[in-house]
Amino acid sequence: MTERAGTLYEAVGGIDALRRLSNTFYEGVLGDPVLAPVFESFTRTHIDHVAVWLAEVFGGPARFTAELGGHQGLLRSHLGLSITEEQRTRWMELMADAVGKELPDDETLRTRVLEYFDWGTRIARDVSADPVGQDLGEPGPTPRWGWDGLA
Ligand code: HEM
Repeated sequence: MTERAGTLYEAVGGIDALRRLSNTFYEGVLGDPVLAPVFESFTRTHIDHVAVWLAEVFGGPARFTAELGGHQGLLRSHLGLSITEEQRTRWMELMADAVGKELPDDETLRTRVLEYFDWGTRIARDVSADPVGQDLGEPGPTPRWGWDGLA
Protein backbone atom coordinates (compact mmCIF):
# COMPACT_ATOMS: atom_id res chain seq x y z
CA MET A 1 0.00 0.00 0.00
CA THR A 2 1.20 3.51 -0.84
CA GLU A 3 -0.25 5.97 1.68
CA ARG A 4 -0.67 9.01 -0.58
CA ALA A 5 -3.59 11.41 -0.88
CA GLY A 6 -5.08 12.58 -4.16
CA THR A 7 -4.85 11.10 -7.64
CA LEU A 8 -1.86 10.38 -9.86
CA TYR A 9 -3.43 12.92 -12.23
CA GLU A 10 -3.03 15.65 -9.61
CA ALA A 11 0.45 14.46 -8.63
CA VAL A 12 1.83 14.52 -12.19
CA GLY A 13 0.59 18.10 -12.64
CA GLY A 14 -2.67 17.62 -14.54
CA ILE A 15 -3.38 17.81 -18.26
CA ASP A 16 -0.62 20.32 -19.06
CA ALA A 17 2.05 18.00 -17.66
CA LEU A 18 0.55 15.04 -19.56
CA ARG A 19 0.59 17.05 -22.80
CA ARG A 20 4.27 17.87 -22.25
CA LEU A 21 4.96 14.19 -21.50
CA SER A 22 3.16 13.06 -24.66
CA ASN A 23 4.85 15.71 -26.80
CA THR A 24 8.36 14.83 -25.59
CA PHE A 25 7.64 11.12 -25.95
CA TYR A 26 6.46 11.42 -29.58
CA GLU A 27 9.44 13.60 -30.50
CA GLY A 28 11.52 10.61 -29.45
CA VAL A 29 9.29 8.08 -31.21
CA LEU A 30 9.27 9.88 -34.56
CA GLY A 31 13.08 10.08 -34.54
CA ASP A 32 13.55 6.45 -33.56
CA PRO A 33 14.42 3.88 -36.24
CA VAL A 34 12.60 1.03 -34.43
CA LEU A 35 9.35 2.95 -33.82
CA ALA A 36 9.04 5.55 -36.58
CA PRO A 37 7.79 2.96 -39.14
CA VAL A 38 4.99 1.87 -36.74
CA PHE A 39 3.78 5.48 -36.54
CA GLU A 40 3.85 6.26 -40.26
CA SER A 41 0.22 7.51 -40.23
CA PHE A 42 0.84 9.64 -37.11
CA THR A 43 -0.93 13.00 -36.86
CA ARG A 44 -0.42 15.79 -34.28
CA THR A 45 -3.86 15.08 -32.76
CA HIS A 46 -2.41 11.83 -31.46
CA ILE A 47 -0.34 13.78 -28.90
CA ASP A 48 -3.42 15.38 -27.36
CA HIS A 49 -5.47 12.17 -27.51
CA VAL A 50 -2.81 10.26 -25.58
CA ALA A 51 -2.71 13.03 -22.93
CA VAL A 52 -6.52 12.90 -22.61
CA TRP A 53 -6.41 9.10 -22.25
CA LEU A 54 -3.72 9.27 -19.57
CA ALA A 55 -5.64 11.97 -17.68
CA GLU A 56 -8.62 9.63 -17.39
CA VAL A 57 -6.54 6.57 -16.45
CA PHE A 58 -4.72 8.52 -13.72
CA GLY A 59 -7.95 9.68 -12.07
CA GLY A 60 -8.66 12.94 -13.91
CA PRO A 61 -11.61 13.93 -16.15
CA ALA A 62 -13.21 11.10 -18.16
CA ARG A 63 -12.95 12.95 -21.48
CA PHE A 64 -11.57 10.04 -23.50
CA THR A 65 -14.69 8.04 -22.62
CA ALA A 66 -17.02 10.98 -23.27
CA GLU A 67 -15.47 12.25 -26.52
CA LEU A 68 -12.85 9.95 -28.04
CA GLY A 69 -14.28 6.43 -28.15
CA GLY A 70 -13.48 5.19 -24.65
CA HIS A 71 -11.74 1.93 -23.79
CA GLN A 72 -13.06 0.15 -26.89
CA GLY A 73 -11.80 2.99 -29.13
CA LEU A 74 -8.36 2.92 -27.53
CA LEU A 75 -8.03 -0.82 -28.06
CA ARG A 76 -9.26 -0.54 -31.66
CA SER A 77 -6.55 2.06 -32.44
CA HIS A 78 -3.96 -0.72 -31.99
CA LEU A 79 -5.60 -3.46 -34.10
CA GLY A 80 -3.47 -4.71 -36.96
CA LEU A 81 -0.25 -2.97 -35.84
CA SER A 82 1.54 -6.28 -35.09
CA ILE A 83 3.66 -4.66 -32.36
CA THR A 84 6.77 -6.75 -31.60
CA GLU A 85 8.35 -7.16 -28.17
CA GLU A 86 11.35 -5.19 -29.45
CA GLN A 87 9.04 -2.29 -30.38
CA ARG A 88 7.23 -2.49 -27.03
CA THR A 89 10.53 -2.41 -25.14
CA ARG A 90 11.75 0.58 -27.14
CA TRP A 91 8.41 2.35 -26.49
CA MET A 92 8.98 1.80 -22.74
CA GLU A 93 12.57 3.13 -22.91
CA LEU A 94 11.47 6.31 -24.67
CA MET A 95 8.58 6.79 -22.25
CA ALA A 96 10.92 6.33 -19.26
CA ASP A 97 13.15 9.08 -20.76
CA ALA A 98 10.12 11.37 -21.21
CA VAL A 99 8.89 10.68 -17.65
CA GLY A 100 12.38 11.58 -16.38
CA LYS A 101 12.28 14.89 -18.27
CA GLU A 102 8.67 15.99 -17.77
CA LEU A 103 7.21 14.59 -14.53
CA PRO A 104 7.97 15.76 -10.97
CA ASP A 105 11.11 14.37 -9.37
CA ASP A 106 9.14 11.93 -7.20
CA GLU A 107 10.37 8.34 -7.27
CA THR A 108 7.10 6.72 -6.14
CA LEU A 109 5.08 8.74 -8.65
CA ARG A 110 7.41 7.89 -11.53
CA THR A 111 7.44 4.22 -10.58
CA ARG A 112 3.61 3.99 -10.47
CA VAL A 113 3.33 5.78 -13.83
CA LEU A 114 5.88 3.49 -15.48
CA GLU A 115 4.15 0.43 -14.02
CA TYR A 116 0.99 1.59 -15.79
CA PHE A 117 2.90 1.92 -19.07
CA ASP A 118 4.43 -1.54 -18.67
CA TRP A 119 0.96 -3.02 -18.11
CA GLY A 120 -0.67 -1.01 -20.91
CA THR A 121 1.98 -1.67 -23.55
CA ARG A 122 1.54 -5.43 -23.06
CA ILE A 123 -2.17 -5.06 -23.74
CA ALA A 124 -1.47 -2.88 -26.80
CA ARG A 125 0.99 -5.50 -28.10
CA ASP A 126 -1.47 -8.35 -27.57
CA VAL A 127 -4.41 -6.51 -29.18
CA SER A 128 -2.22 -5.43 -32.10
CA ALA A 129 -1.87 -9.08 -33.19
CA ASP A 130 -5.58 -9.08 -34.14
CA PRO A 131 -6.64 -7.68 -37.51
CA VAL A 132 -8.30 -4.30 -38.13
CA GLY A 133 -12.05 -4.73 -37.67
CA GLN A 134 -11.75 -7.54 -35.12
CA ASP A 135 -14.75 -7.66 -32.77
CA LEU A 136 -13.29 -6.94 -29.32
CA GLY A 137 -16.54 -7.42 -27.43
CA GLU A 138 -17.22 -5.05 -24.53
CA PRO A 139 -13.88 -4.40 -22.81
CA GLY A 140 -15.44 -2.64 -19.80
CA PRO A 141 -14.77 0.91 -18.65
CA THR A 142 -11.49 2.75 -19.11
CA PRO A 143 -9.06 1.37 -16.51
CA ARG A 144 -8.06 3.60 -13.59
CA TRP A 145 -4.54 3.50 -12.17
CA GLY A 146 -3.69 4.90 -8.73
CA TRP A 147 -1.07 4.80 -5.98
CA ASP A 148 -1.73 1.06 -5.59
CA GLY A 149 -1.79 0.25 -9.29
CA LEU A 150 -4.93 -0.93 -11.11
CA ALA A 151 -8.01 0.28 -9.23
C1 HEM B 1 0.11 2.22 -22.24
C2 HEM B 1 0.45 2.11 -23.53
C3 HEM B 1 -0.21 2.86 -24.65
C4 HEM B 1 -1.10 3.91 -24.60
C5 HEM B 1 -1.67 4.63 -23.38
C6 HEM B 1 -1.41 4.25 -25.98
C7 HEM B 1 -2.30 5.25 -26.36
C8 HEM B 1 -2.78 5.44 -27.63
C9 HEM B 1 -3.89 6.29 -28.01
C10 HEM B 1 -4.70 7.16 -27.04
C11 HEM B 1 -4.07 6.17 -29.34
C12 HEM B 1 -5.15 6.86 -30.19
C13 HEM B 1 -4.59 8.14 -30.71
C14 HEM B 1 -5.58 8.93 -31.54
O1 HEM B 1 -6.79 8.74 -31.38
O2 HEM B 1 -5.14 9.79 -32.30
C15 HEM B 1 -3.05 5.26 -29.83
C16 HEM B 1 -2.85 4.91 -31.14
C17 HEM B 1 -1.72 4.28 -31.61
N1 HEM B 1 -0.76 3.63 -30.84
FE1 HEM B 1 -0.76 3.52 -28.86
N2 HEM B 1 -0.70 3.45 -26.84
C18 HEM B 1 0.05 2.58 -26.06
C19 HEM B 1 0.93 1.61 -26.53
C20 HEM B 1 1.39 1.55 -27.82
C21 HEM B 1 2.52 0.80 -28.29
C22 HEM B 1 3.39 -0.13 -27.39
C23 HEM B 1 2.66 1.06 -29.62
C24 HEM B 1 3.68 0.55 -30.62
C25 HEM B 1 4.91 0.17 -30.31
C26 HEM B 1 1.57 1.96 -30.00
C27 HEM B 1 1.34 2.43 -31.29
C28 HEM B 1 0.22 3.16 -31.66
C29 HEM B 1 -0.07 3.54 -33.04
C30 HEM B 1 0.80 3.23 -34.26
C31 HEM B 1 -1.30 4.22 -33.01
C32 HEM B 1 -2.06 4.83 -34.19
C33 HEM B 1 -1.35 6.14 -34.45
C34 HEM B 1 -2.12 7.09 -35.28
O3 HEM B 1 -2.06 6.94 -36.49
O4 HEM B 1 -2.76 7.99 -34.73
N3 HEM B 1 0.83 2.24 -28.89
N4 HEM B 1 -2.29 4.84 -28.76
